[in-house]
Amino acid sequence: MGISLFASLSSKFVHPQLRPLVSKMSFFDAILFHIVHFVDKLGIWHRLPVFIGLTYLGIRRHLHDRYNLKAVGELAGREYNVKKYPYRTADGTFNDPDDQLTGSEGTFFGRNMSPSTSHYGLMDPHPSVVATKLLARKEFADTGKQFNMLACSWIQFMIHDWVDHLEDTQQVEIQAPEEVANMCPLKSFRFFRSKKVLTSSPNVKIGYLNRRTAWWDASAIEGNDETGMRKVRTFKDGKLKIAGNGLLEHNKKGIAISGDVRNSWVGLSTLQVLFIKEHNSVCDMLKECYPDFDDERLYHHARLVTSAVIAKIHTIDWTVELLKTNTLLEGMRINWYGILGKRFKDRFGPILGSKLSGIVGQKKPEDYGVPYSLTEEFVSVYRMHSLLPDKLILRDIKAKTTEQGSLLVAEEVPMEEMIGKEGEKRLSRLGMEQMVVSMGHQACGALNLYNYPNWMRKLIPQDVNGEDRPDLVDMPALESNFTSSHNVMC
Ligand code: HEM
Repeated sequence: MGISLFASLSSKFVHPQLRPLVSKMSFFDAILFHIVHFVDKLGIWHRLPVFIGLTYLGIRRHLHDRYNLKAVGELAGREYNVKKYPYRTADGTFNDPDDQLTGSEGTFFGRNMSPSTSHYGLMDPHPSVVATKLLARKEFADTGKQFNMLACSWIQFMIHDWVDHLEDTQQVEIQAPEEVANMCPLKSFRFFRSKKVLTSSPNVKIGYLNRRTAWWDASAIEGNDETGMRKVRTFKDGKLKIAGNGLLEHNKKGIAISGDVRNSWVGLSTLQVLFIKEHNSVCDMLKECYPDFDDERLYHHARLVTSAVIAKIHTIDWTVELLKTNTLLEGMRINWYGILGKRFKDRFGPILGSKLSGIVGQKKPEDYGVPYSLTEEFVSVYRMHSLLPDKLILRDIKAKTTEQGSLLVAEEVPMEEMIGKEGEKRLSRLGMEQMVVSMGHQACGALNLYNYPNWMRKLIPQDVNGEDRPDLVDMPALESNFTSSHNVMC
């Protein structure tokens, strides 16, 4: 009686697409699910007292680990002698002791939910209508003092480390319907959809492949495979290439040389330079302490250190600023250091499992029976192009600061002039210092509706080598199509 009453109340409370998942939960987990769902409907978790907020996040994590990790395809790799691979390989293989292919270049994106079974068709609503009526920027909304352009560039720097869907070789076309055609900068556009690959998984028949390594391995500066890695290394003292002017080197076509240069702009290039310099200074430090280390050993150790620094910045600095609540601050620190905190971890190491001593440094991955991958839902959420402004405000770094502690504006440059090869040329005129200072002064865009940059509605996309493609794309329409064609539940 009690259970059937619970089931009937639940069916009214829970969205139809979530019901099959809830029906598979144990009774106890179903109760936990309803508690978090109730809090979600009230939209208050971030305002709860820290301890209660952390309990809420802990329950979510528990449910997520049990029900929201879905393997796509099989890896068919093998166990191996971990002692032979004490470093990060070029293509992300040999990182998971149970299977050398996990998370490597060219493996499947996983999923957090089964593909959506929504009855709406791919073009319903039409992507150009969504782009025009819901996404396109009406008036630039910024994030005030919370998040600046360095933070915006940072997340693109991370995306270039983690994910890029392998594309099909055939283009598809989207044509704007009449109702919005005269409000679309491109009436129609052609683009390469992600390549569909049959999987062996019973519940996710079609999957997509990641052409970047899914690991946090600094591949945005180090490359995603052997060819990429060879392109960026100097093969001397473990170091990566950097130009005489302290910026990225360029090939004969003017395309930057770095781990991943696709769809780049000066903000991203600046961070690549910063972390190449970090890698190289770790090499110097190591060489001083271990003069017998050769180029190979210096390179591998520096890559490990640099990857760890990047992961730490993202976990306990960037993410905390993005969500800016005390609960998140504590939550992310627990992720890194564990419930027992930094002092305990610094003193004893990660000896008591991930919850007490933090995720980092554990001997075996805790993957809850699902090999590590990044997921389709993760990519959809991180398509944060609304962070990008319409123009970059360059500061005069030679001038004195104003009374408000700010620097005078030297120039406002439209973002279109800051991307691709043109952006690279401009960066070489500006230099690193002016870019970093300017980005630190400027708020980035807010992640709101009606805030997708209009200059991205006629964008020149690039191929994997950073070469401009001939066909312009309407990015918000493309993204709306991406989410529905990948059956991501919204
Ligand atoms: C000037 C800066 C940027 C340019 C020119 C740019 C351009 C692009 C283009 C052309 C795509 C491919 C679209 C597709 O075929 O699906 C893309 C994908 C993506 N971008 Fe950006 N982007 C920029 C900044 C950012 C920023 C700041 C973020 C923030 C997180 C971001 C996140 C992503 C993600 C997650 C994808 C999907 C990758 C995938 O398919 O796996 N981008 N971007």
